[in-house]
Amino acid sequence: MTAFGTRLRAALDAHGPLCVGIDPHVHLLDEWGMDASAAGVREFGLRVVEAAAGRAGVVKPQVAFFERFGSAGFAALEDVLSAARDAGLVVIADAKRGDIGTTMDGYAAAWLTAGSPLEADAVTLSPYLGADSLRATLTTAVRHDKGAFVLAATSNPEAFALQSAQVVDVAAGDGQTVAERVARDIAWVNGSAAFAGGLGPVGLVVGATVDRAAVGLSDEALRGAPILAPGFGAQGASPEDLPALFGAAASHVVASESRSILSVGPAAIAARIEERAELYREALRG
Ligand SMILES: O=C(O)c1cc(=O)[nH]c(=O)n1[C@@H]1O[C@H](COP(=O)(O)O)[C@@H](O)[C@H]1O
Repeated sequence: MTAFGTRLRAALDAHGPLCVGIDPHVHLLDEWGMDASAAGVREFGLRVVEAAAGRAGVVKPQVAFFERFGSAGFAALEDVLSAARDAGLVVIADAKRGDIGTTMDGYAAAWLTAGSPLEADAVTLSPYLGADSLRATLTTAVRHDKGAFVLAATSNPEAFALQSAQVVDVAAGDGQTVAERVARDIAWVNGSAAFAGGLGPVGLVVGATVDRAAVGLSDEALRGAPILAPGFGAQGASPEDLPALFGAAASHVVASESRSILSVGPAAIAARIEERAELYREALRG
């Protein structure tokens, strides 16, 4: 398999930044005429995959909406993940896992290992047990040509106080924000010579609603890392904002939208994906 960063770059080059979020909220299942059940989320997910294939490069199933139906929900998610991968989409499982290092091995085996029932191309990870607790998972990702997106500055407003807080690093003798520290702590992975000049396998989550300067995430802090940017669409940011929001990093942003696409319903979703995908491509062309 080719490295995750190479696969992601190819998907972004072919289709532009749009990532279609697969978030089967109960109200959406209802609007789509589907049951609030494992069968419903399976059908919903497969319809979104079908609409996204060939129109967007990346999809992001939100694990929570499948998990709520227990083992049957996970079986539905397995089908959606494998259909998306078979359709050639880059699949980011939005599971936001984070634990002590030894427990993380289980999550790496689940999400980032070929042949696992829940195999994805990448998974979202939380660094709040210390970015070093993710070290072995990130190493596994690289070894398996998989990727990860680590939460740095999330799109929800209530995250700001924590993620913009100053960390006092006695050894380094300077202050930096929590978000900046997360970016610095994962930079070793993408800094490897194997990824020089391309996109590394480990990205950061930086919301499109975030004031990057206030959380200390300069263009330099984002260099080489793919950026997963939720916050477009329903949370307020627009495709045309992309270049201004992300500056030099804009070309490696994966711009995620869920409700703003899914809310149009099954008959109109393919056209909606095409329309949103084109807006992002236009924004990058300038
Ligand atoms: O990791 C994520 O995808 C994520 C990070 C973040 O900072 N904010 C955020 O909204 N998300 C996810 O992105 C999706 C946003 O959905 P919409 O607001 O409907 O586009 C949800 O699945 C969230 O869990």
